[in-house]
Amino acid sequence: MTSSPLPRIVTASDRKNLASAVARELLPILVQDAREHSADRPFQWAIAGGVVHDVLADLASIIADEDDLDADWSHIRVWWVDERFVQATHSERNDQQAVSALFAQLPGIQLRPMPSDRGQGLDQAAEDYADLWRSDIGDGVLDFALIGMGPDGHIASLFPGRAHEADGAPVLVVRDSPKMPPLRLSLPMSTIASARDIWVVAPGDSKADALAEALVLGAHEQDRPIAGLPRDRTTFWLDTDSARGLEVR
Ligand SMILES: O=C(O)[C@H](O)[C@@H](O)[C@H](O)[C@H](O)COP(=O)(O)O
Repeated sequence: MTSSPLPRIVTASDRKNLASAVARELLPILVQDAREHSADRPFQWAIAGGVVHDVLADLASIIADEDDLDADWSHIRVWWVDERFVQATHSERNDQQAVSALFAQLPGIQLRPMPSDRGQGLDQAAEDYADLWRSDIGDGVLDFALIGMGPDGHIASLFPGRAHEADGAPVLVVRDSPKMPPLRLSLPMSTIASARDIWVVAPGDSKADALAEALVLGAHEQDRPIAGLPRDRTTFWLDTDSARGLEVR
């Protein structure tokens, strides 16, 4: 089986240089979007965990070195594509890591973290985030998704052979994630895939096979969830190791 032309692919030598290349390209985009949007019509940005935190930390250091960016961060709203359902103070929480890496230094930025475990149960947590989503985005789409990919090709908490949709609901409940911890919330594939612009940051040799299967051999989304993203709106940020199965250098 072959598949359609490759999406935009950018490579760097290694994970560190990759994260900094992503941050350097992203900052002017965020600043521009902060200027063009308003607090009532914010730029809707969704993030994952993992290597995305490296990008956020690099953004933080570039921003700290700038004299005056003239950006009103309250015009940007941040969603999470997935989250680990553990207590708020747990070191595995994606939101806390992202706040420490960057968001604590962007005054006014609108954060929409997924609920933590406060004893309310996973189903209730999903309902609560779904309500927030309906009131803040409704039928709209994300402007931008900045995500990673696991070695099995998963994105967010959408794993091979598992559900990628929530029967039309805005939030998917994941109870037995193959990646720890087992309880998670995730945006569905249709929501992530409909973002106006999607960047996947996926360095490392362990990811090369899934990328080649999805992008070159035409694997199905059920086997390699990354294959569910639209090629014309997705940029793949890879390093030399993860890009080894693709015809790019
Ligand atoms: O587990 C999470 O919190 C994620 O959001 C998940 O989807 C992550 O993005 C990938 O597993 C890639 O993780 P790395 O970037 O650490 O390889």
